[in-house]
Amino acid sequence: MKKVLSIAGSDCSGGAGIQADLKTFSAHGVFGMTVIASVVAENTFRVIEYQDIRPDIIEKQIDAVFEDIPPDALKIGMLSCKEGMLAVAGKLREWKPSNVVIDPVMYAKNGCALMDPDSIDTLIAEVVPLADVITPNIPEAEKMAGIRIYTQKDMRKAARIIHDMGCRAVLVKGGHSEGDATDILFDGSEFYSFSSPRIPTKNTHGTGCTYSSAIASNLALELPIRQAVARSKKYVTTAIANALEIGRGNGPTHHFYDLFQHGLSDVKNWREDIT
Ligand SMILES: Nc1ncnc2c1ncn2[C@@H]1O[C@H](COP(=O)(O)OP(=O)(O)OP(=O)(O)O)[C@@H](O)[C@H]1O
Ligand SMILES: Cc1ncc(CO)c(N)n1
Repeated sequence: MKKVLSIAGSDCSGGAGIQADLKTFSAHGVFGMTVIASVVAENTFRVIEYQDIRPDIIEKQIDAVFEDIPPDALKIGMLSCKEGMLAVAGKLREWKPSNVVIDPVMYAKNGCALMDPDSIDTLIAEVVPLADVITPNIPEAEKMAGIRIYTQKDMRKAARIIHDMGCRAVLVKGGHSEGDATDILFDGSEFYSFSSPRIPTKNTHGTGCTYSSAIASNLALELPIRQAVARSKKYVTTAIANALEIGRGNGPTHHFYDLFQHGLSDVKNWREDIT
């Protein structure tokens, strides 16, 4: 069985963070592991407070996983402060994992900050270069690239700027735009676009976590980046289409094994669909 690690924050309300990651891993039939970097007291409509885990405990969790069960892929989610970023970056340089997906989480869906804005330089210098794929949403891509994004042309421009920071591929997600939900992937030479009709729902808590965990799972399942993103886009779209009316705010995406009956068990076909 393929093994996938999430290094991220815990969402006690179960819709985002580590909890969304584990549900996504299970739905993809991979073995999920977690390094908790922060404990967030949050729900579908607000973030009350968070406490970061001590950097040396983050490092020891990473050692514990890697010395025993080296993952086939990993995703990094919420890292709220410089110290946590440096701890993770240092350990990844030591363990040299492959298939690293980074979701540069800055805000929750309800607008609450999950990253100290003073950490962005550390994110760019230390964390971004470790990514095989980095998955900013539009506000995150704007902050990282230092430009405003209004059009798909702007998304491509931001992807190029972020790619120049040293990662292998950039996926700018279009969840925060209008019209179709279109994401742009840039691998350093080509742009690819992944689109679905916008689903009219407020229940989109944890979509970014779900998407990046699906991409990590599909990379672990040996799909090339483009196929991994395509299959993950299908997964996250189905998870949003079936999102749950739970809580008073933005309800969570739904991870259910029936997704496999809608063509998601055919990883072999996706692997062969390399054009
Ligand atoms: N209403 C929607 N209908 C269809 N697809 C959507 C919708 N909202 C978001 N998406 C898609 O979901 C995926 C996640 O993108 P999004 O931009 O929402 O991530 P995010 O803001 O990082 O999520 P979060 O912060 O809640 O974890 C992308 O593929 C995006 O296009
Ligand atoms: C712990 C955590 N990570 C990421 C997000 C972004 O959705 C969130 N709300 N909570």
